[in-house]
Amino acid sequence: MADGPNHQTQPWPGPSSRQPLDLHSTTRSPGEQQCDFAGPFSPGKRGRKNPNQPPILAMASRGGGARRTRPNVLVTGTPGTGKTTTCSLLADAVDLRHINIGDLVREKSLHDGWDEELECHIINEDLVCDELEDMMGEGGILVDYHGCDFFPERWFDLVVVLQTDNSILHDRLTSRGYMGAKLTNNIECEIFQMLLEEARESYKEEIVMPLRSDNVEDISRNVGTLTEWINNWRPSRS
Ligand SMILES: Nc1ncnc2c1ncn2[C@@H]1O[C@H](COP(=O)(O)OP(=O)(O)O)[C@@H](O)[C@H]1O
Repeated sequence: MADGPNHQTQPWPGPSSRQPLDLHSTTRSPGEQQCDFAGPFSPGKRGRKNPNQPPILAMASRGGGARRTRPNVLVTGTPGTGKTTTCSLLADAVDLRHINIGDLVREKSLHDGWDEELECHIINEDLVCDELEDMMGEGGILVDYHGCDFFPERWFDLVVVLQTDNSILHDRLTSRGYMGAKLTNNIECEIFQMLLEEARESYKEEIVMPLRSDNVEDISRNVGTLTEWINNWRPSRS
């Protein structure tokens, strides 16, 4: 699912040739729509914490985890923080299936067309969720996306938020061809830790794991940490 260069495990894959994800969501208000930018989005809409939901239903909605024999892990973060690189290495290490949502949307046309103004695809979140539902129920999936609030909460056992120093991220995005508002928006997204906030609003805080991703050593350490976590994971008995 990931691009060629990021499939390598050794040595360090080097600069990525992949293109920007170029997706935004129809559920976000016009002021919030950004290309490759996870903005200050509204609280989630599907399967998320719902204060009006009776406790017993909330427990049942987490029951999907009990059916899984392998965990599902979401790796999120601002574009350029290293999600695809980390997921590619991790998927090889632990034999999870890596799903890059940007690639999936383009391959299966899970979008509502092209936004001329923002120069990006308009992701159809419902189509994405429908496409993934069955495989998420089976477990063993590593999801890679620069947003996290539209997935059902019950899907994930761990939500990793990669974070990168602003100046390092600036260089990575510039070398990817980002400029102008697209560059600024993504850097601001990182400065204000929007993905971490979105993750904490959308999932139980104890399953949200922020990890630094500034350099090669960070990637190696993160892959090691996540490999250990995944290998030690056991299905819930509840
Ligand atoms: N921790 C890191 N250290 C050094 N380079 C990195 C790191 N993480 C990512 N990169 C590089 O930054 C670029 C973007 O990485 P990528 O994995 O595509 O990010 P994302 O999937 O979050 O958009 C790639 O050229 C990759 O090699």
